[in-house]
Formats: sequence, C-alpha cells, structure tokens
Amino acid sequence: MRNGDHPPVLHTLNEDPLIPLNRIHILLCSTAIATVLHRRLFSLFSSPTPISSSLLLLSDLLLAFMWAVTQAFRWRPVRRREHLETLALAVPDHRLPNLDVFICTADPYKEPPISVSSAALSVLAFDYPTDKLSVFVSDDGCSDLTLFAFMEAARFARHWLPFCKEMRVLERCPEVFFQSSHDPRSHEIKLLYQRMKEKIESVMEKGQVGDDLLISEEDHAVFNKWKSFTCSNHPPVIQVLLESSRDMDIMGNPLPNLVYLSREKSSTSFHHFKAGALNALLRVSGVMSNAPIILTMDCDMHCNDPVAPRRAMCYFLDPELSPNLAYVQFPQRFPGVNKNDIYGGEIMRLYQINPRGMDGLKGPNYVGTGCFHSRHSFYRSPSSSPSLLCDLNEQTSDTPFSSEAILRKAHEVASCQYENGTKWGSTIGMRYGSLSEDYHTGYRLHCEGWESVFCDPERPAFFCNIPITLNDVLSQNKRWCLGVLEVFLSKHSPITFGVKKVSFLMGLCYSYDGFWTSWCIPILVYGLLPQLALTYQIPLFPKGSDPWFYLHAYLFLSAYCQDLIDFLASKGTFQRWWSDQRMWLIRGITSYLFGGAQFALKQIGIPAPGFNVTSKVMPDEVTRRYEAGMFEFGIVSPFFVSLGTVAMVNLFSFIIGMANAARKEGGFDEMFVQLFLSAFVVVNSWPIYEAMFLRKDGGRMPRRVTTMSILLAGILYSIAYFLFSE
Ligand SMILES: O=c1ccn([C@@H]2O[C@H](COP(=O)(O)OP(=O)(O)O[C@H]3O[C@H](CO)[C@@H](O)[C@H](O)[C@H]3O)[C@@H](O)[C@H]2O)c(=O)[nH]1
Ligand SMILES: [Mn+2]
Repeated sequence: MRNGDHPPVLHTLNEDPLIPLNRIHILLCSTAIATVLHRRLFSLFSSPTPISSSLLLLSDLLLAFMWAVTQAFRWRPVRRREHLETLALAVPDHRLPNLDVFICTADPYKEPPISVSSAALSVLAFDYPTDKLSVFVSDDGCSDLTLFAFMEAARFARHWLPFCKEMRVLERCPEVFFQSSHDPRSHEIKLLYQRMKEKIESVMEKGQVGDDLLISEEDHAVFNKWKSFTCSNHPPVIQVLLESSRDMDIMGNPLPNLVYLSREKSSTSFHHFKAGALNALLRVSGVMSNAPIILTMDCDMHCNDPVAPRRAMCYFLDPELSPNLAYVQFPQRFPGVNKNDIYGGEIMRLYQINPRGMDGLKGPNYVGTGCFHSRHSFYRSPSSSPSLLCDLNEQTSDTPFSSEAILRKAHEVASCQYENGTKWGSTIGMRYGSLSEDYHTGYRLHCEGWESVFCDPERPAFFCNIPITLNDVLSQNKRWCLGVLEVFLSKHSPITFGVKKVSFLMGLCYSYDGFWTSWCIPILVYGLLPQLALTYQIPLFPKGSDPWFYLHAYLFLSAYCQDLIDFLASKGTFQRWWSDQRMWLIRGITSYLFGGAQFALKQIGIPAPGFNVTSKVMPDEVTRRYEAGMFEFGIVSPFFVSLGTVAMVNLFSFIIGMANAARKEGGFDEMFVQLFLSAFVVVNSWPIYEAMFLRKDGGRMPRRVTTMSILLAGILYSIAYFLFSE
C-alpha cells in the first residue's frame, strides 16, 4: 500500500435516498398501530366473542412486533461500490493475499459430481494469481464418484484455465459456458469437456469407478481403500489433486492447489453437518495453505464473475475497515427461477433488501455461501487479533501439501476426535447448535465485535441453484426456521443478548430472522378466524362505513405498498412480488408452523430431523412443469394438507358470506373486512384449487390430500359453531 496521508479509495458508500421517507413512514405507521392495539385491548373486555378477540389481539401484537423489528432494516440502507482500478494501481498482484476456497458437498446423487466439479472449475479459474489460490473440497458423502469427478476436473483445469485467460472468458463455469458459447475457437476444448462429462456420468450410472478408468498405480490404491467405506463410517480421506509448486497448465503456468477432503465419520460421534464440514476444512487448510482470506461456497452454485475476489479485497485491504472486518458477503442470485418466480425463490428480502439495511449498521448476516471471511475472525475477537494487513505479506510455509509431515497433520485434524474438549463450534470456527449454522455464526461474530460488508456488484458474482418443487422449498424453509429459532430462543438470543452486545438495531435485525416462526400465528388466525366467523355472520371488524375501518385499511395498504416499493427498487417485477407475498402466506401455514412445532417437540425430547440436503436433480417432467409456471404438488405431504384446509375454508366462507351479504340490507358494509380477507386468500389460493380440481398431470394435488383438507375444514366449522354460538 502507498505510504502517504491519503490512502487510496478502494470503495465508496452511498446512503439510500429513501431514508427520510422511511423514517416519516415509521412515525405515521407506529401511531396507527398503537391506536389499533389500544382499541383492541379495550374492546376485549366488552367483546361478545372473547376467544376470537384475544386471538386477534395476540396476532396484532405479533404483527406489531415483527413490524417494529423490520424498521431496523429501513433505518439506514446503503449501497457500496468497489474501485477495482484503484486496487490494481495500489496493490500489485504479487502483494495480494493468499485465498482459500471451501466447497461443500454431501451426496453424489442429490448433488451431481459433474456440477460440483464445474462449480470448482469456476473458482479455480478466478482472475487471481494462481499460486495464491487453493481450493478445498469437502465431501460429506465420502463418495469415490465425487473424488473421481474431481480427478477428472483437475486434468481438465490444465486446459480450461489458459483457455479462459486467453479468450478473456467471463463465464468460467464450463457447464454454463458451453451451453451458451458457439465460438468456433472453443470447439476443441468443448470436446475435451464433453469427454470428461461422459466419463463422469458413466461412472455415476454404474455407481462405481471401474478399474479401466484408473491410470496410475496410485489411483488404484486410492480407490481400493474405498471398498470398505460407508458414508457414515470411514477414516479421513485427503487427496492433493493439484499442487501449485508442481503442477503446470498446458502453457507452463502454475495451477492453483486443489485438495479433496472427506473428514472422518463414525457412527459414535456427532458430525454437526455443514458446520462440522467447514470446521474440518478450516483446520486442514490451516495446516496446508493457511491463507488469511477464505471463500465459502456451496456446491450448488458457481462464480459468474472472475474478479469477485478482487472486489472482496477492496474491503479487506482498506486499513480503516480491515481491523474489524470479519467477512464480505455477496448476495445469492438465482438465474434458474421461472418467469414469475412462483416459489419466491429469489427471497429478495433475505438476500438483497435486508442485507443492504444491515450494511448501514454493522453489516449483513452471513448466508452460508458466496462469502469471503478473514481467517482470524474464526479464532479470535477483533481486539485480540493481529492486523490482517501485517499478515498479508507474511508468506506461508513452502512445504508442499503432499509432504508426509503435512499430510499426517492434516489427517489428524480431520479426525472425529479432534474437536473433543476444544472450543471448536463454541468460540472457534463455525458455531454449532443450530441447523442454520450461517445465521448463527454471522450473528455470533457480530456479538464479538466483528463487522461485515455487503458487496453487490452490477454483474452478479455468484449464481445459485434453487429447489424447484413446492415441497422441497417448504422443507428447506422449515429447516431454516427451526435453525434460527434455536438461536432466537437460546441464552444468546438477539432480542435479549444481541440488542446489548451488537447494537440495538442489529439485535432487532437478527430478531426478525430468528423469529420467523411467529408469522404462523397471525397468518393462521387471519387466514381462518374472520372467515369462520363470516359463515356464522359474526362481525369481528369495524363496518366499511365506520371511520375506524380506514385505520385498518391504511395499515394493510401501507404495509403492502411499502413491500412492493422495496421489491421494485431491487429490480423485482410486480408479478414476482405477488408470488413473493403469496409464498409468505404459504410459508406461514407450512414451514413456519411446522418448524415451530418441531422445535417444541424437540424440547420435550422428540428429535427433529437433521440437515436434509436439498436435491439438485429433478425428473425432466417436473422441470418442465416448473418452467411452465405450474405449482408442483404430486405427493402426500402434511404441508399440502395444511394449505388445502385453509384454501377450502376460505372458498366456502367466501361463497356463503357473499350469499348472506346479498340477502341482507347493509350486509356488504357490515362484513366488508371479512369478505375482503376471504376473497384475498381465495385469489392467492388459485393454484391450489386448480391443482385439486382442474389439473390432470403428475403435479396435481393427490386425492387423499384433497379429501383430508375437506374433512379438516369440516372439523374447523364444527369447532367454530361452538365458538360463535352463544
Ligand atoms: O451434512 C451436510 C449437509 C450439507 N452440506 C452442504 O451444505 C450445503 C448447503 O446445503 P443445501 O442442501 O444446498 O441447503 P440450502 O438450504 O440450499 O442451503 C442454504 O442454507 C444453509 C443453512 O441451512 C446454508 O448453509 C447454505 O449456505 C444456504 O445456501 C451444500 O453444499 C451441502 O453439500 C454438508 O456439507 N454437510
Ligand atoms: Mn443449496
């Protein structure tokens, strides 16, 4: 770095122009909310239907709480820009810090090795000095098929890296590049790629690596060992596939390091899922390359911009920011969502809108992938850390990775027993104790005084896959919901501990994510209670002509409009916003409800399922339906029964309510809010009715689910009869 009074400006920050408006809105809205709550509370005592009034009060309190914590995200949203030209002038390539990349995979059948190795190739081909780059792959499935795919990828890298450099390729994930490139100059390398792909796919089909495919004695020895392994019981496996000091590409330039790791597993010790895998990677890489900067990636994503690491360095190399900087988070982007993003797969709020809000405070939460970390942050608090900047030029040892001493040490730290009696998972490394290890770890780092940065360049840096069936989406969301609740209800809860330890507003932000499950109560209550009451002609809200009505209308409209504005400001479309709000309702009565229930069961000793890896492969038929924008049901799932029941209740109530209102003078006015609510749910439930009664394809709602939903709806009407018949 240049010495002088003015350090080079590597990045800049702008506050969101909407901030003043947001703050005025906070003032107006909180007054309206307080008034509604006050009225609800005082009418409770004179209410003819005390049970429903209490349920509505509880829902409104929860809605008010969630609304209040959300304002923390709106307090100071910012946008940052990196200045790569300045970086290039200020820091020559040979002074860039070393970089370790971690890629996790867990199951060759759910995560096809060809796409996992393609993801790895996209980072091996980073525009970054190759001798400073090491890629470590963790295979929790301990699959010889995955290892084989990586051996092939290592061979292909010798051609791919110089090709990308020479042709200045921007899309460096070969799988994606060859789908779109028709440049005749890429013909030859495309053939090489296809040959590799066929080899890997044939191995997958056979389910084993045939002897004829192995070239050297050494390879034979490696795969022979495998015969006695199972994925839950095996010793550590570490294979150095590329070594920078030894392996050259076809042009004679050094290649990056590439290491395969499958940490030891034993049925007698708990492995902590992805968090455990990342901690093993932290230690093994610590023994080998020990780079000061680490990029964590899932195997279902790839890099779309080769200069992404340089962007992250704009922050890590800023002397003012760097002492407290734990990580630089890039957003996850999902090019595979269908036109209207029917399952809200972009999760705009989680991945784009909210991180910008946190970035103006102490920094975004960690989302598990596409994130550059400082290695120090996993071991110490910022006050006890040596400056990263002094560390960057310190060369790590030159001992080759494959030397006996290094490999021995690496095997030792990848064993099951290694963490026993240490602070791994509590104050060192990825934090254990939550299925959402990313949320938990980022939060705890913030508690220790670390900060983070949100880096969201024009060209998306990382592209990720998304689940494309409704059941997969909801299961994934249920896992997240359970994971964050484990943190929210722990002794380190953001609402009690975080608000003091990090900052008041940051504590609120983390509480919003941590308490997702609470949405299930207002969504269930507002999705059922007014509708059931409507059938029995019991009014629960002010009449349409009552001035109080306007207060409710204002709150509803302003919440929805503000959400829409946030969405459009992040380059979303109206239709995608509609899908997003519908998914929020759907999650409320499925993922959040079941996640919360599972947490409760866990407290009384009934174990919850672990980290169920999302499948990244789907039958063609399912993919086709997804692309056509059709909801995928097809299986008997408790989620669908819950959805079906609410959809049925709303349909019946709307029809009966309309008939009643038409018969009675002033009927519409009296029941306006309840009629509107059921109409709103009916419109949102359209894909469910379609799947129940109109569709014939494999993705339609199974008969059994429809029958159960109608039965349950009947039971609810009977309960409501007693509730409302005084
Ligand atoms: O025992 C396990 C389970 C999973 N994984 C890996 O973890 C990653 C994420 O798994 P996935 O099934 O794709 O889950 P998602 O719900 O899509 O992941 C999101 O949510 C996780 C937390 O629940 C975060 O860790 C991820 O970064 C985030 O993308 C994948 O690379 C897996 O291979 C392991 O390494 N070991
Ligand atoms: Mn994933």
